[in-house]
Amino acid sequence: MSDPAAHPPAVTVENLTKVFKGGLGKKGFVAVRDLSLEVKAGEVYGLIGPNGSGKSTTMKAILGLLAPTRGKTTIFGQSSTEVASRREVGFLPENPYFYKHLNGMETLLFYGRLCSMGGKELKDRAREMLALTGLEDAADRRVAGYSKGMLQRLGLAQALLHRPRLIVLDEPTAGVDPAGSRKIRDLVLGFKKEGLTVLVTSHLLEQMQEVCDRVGIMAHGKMMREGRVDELIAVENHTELVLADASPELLAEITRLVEKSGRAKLIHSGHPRTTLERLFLEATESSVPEDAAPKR
Ligand SMILES: Nc1ncnc2c1ncn2[C@@H]1O[C@H](COP(=O)(O)OP(=O)(O)OP(=O)(O)O)[C@@H](O)[C@H]1O
Repeated sequence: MSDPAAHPPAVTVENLTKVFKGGLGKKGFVAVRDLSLEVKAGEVYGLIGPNGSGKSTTMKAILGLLAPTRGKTTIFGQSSTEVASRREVGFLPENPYFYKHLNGMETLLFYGRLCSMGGKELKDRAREMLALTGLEDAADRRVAGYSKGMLQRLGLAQALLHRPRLIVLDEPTAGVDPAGSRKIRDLVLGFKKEGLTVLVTSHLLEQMQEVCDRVGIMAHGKMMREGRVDELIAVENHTELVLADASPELLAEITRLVEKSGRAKLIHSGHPRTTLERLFLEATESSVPEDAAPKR
């Protein structure tokens, strides 16, 4: 039998409760209430929920940035209270802050030194991360001129610099346009292929559906639902049949067979819809600025 201690989960949260103290004479506020969850090594886990539901508080407890009132959290089997547990983690906060006067490369070198990296190894790794996040051409540009999407990608490059096994992303696509969000989504899918574990929060549910293996849905500090995305969203008693070039006669025949079965019901028939996101991307990706049109 394999030893579970040899392959601990990437993250465990056991009966976590966080009460923020109220002012003098005021009652405390329970931000997270008896929450438990587990993120297996190699999976992408999404924490979703309305504003104020306790997602960031949970993440901060996992990262050891906040002391639980009750319960405990671990990273790869080590308590989050141990400094060593943080060596395994890369973190992208919701609004990463960078020194505006540094360029992209200098920013990564700065953060690398904070993680005790240095020399050629750090330079090579920084270059590799800039290439991975599509910022190679912007490496010498001051961060002050970066777009929101570029800043988030620089944040991702910084989070990955020290080769962590777990990446924690708080709203990685907040304020980023659909094309930029898609780049970030593709990067997250790439991390998964590389065997990294990802814990992510986002309000963009469609994107979460595309990248997450499992999600936990929080409300008022509690876990309301949790499970594999494909299982949570499957409508158990429905079957989808998508046909190309079906003639009206064939459709009539199928409808007749369904009616004849006496049990099955046809719920919907018509053209499948694309998503607004896909439509937006198709419409904008092919457009070129007017001043870039070839001169006649
Ligand atoms: N330091 C604090 N002191 C007092 N209350 C706090 C503190 N930090 C968070 N809270 C409260 O705890 C609750 C949960 O906050 P949290 O930031 O974890 O929610 P969230 O789900 O991440 O929300 P959002 O989606 O807006 O980021 C909120 O009601 C918030 O006001």
